[in-house]
Amino acid sequence: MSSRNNFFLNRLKSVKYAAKGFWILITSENSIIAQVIIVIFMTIMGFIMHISATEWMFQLVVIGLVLVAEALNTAIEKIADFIHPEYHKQIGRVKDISAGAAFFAAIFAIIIGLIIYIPKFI
Ligand SMILES: Nc1ncnc2c1ncn2[C@@H]1O[C@H](COP(=O)(O)OP(=O)(O)OP(=O)(O)O)[C@@H](O)[C@H]1O
Repeated sequence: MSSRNNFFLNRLKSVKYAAKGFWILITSENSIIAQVIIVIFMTIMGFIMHISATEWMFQLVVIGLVLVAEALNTAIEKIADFIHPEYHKQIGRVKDISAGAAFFAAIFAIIIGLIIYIPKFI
């Protein structure tokens, strides 16, 4: 098989593994499931409040940001639990920092949400 065929086969395999990870996240990780419920609610709100195309773009970008941050936080928690299942101050710090990254994304998502929706209610 040519190296070009190998390249495309490997890319296809990577997509398959990524889709598997996506499925694991949305079916078994409670933090992601909670975020997905919020995403569905915000999407319904977007339609009800007739937000503009630009507002949709900002809303979608922050939704993506929050989900990606939460997914990476989950992965870091899993690594931490795997390499050191027992209590350790440093593991706690790593997990706190990782959760802090997701919190960062959530803060900006809330700010964007307020900017979009507050004018629609006043
Ligand atoms: N092995 C550990 N050693 C020290 N502190 C820990 C350890 N595991 C968890 N912690 C502390 O508990 C907090 C919560 O950790 P946990 O792994 O339960 O994450 P979580 O945010 O509750 O995630 P999830 O609900 O997705 O499991 C961490 O941020 C950390 O402060």
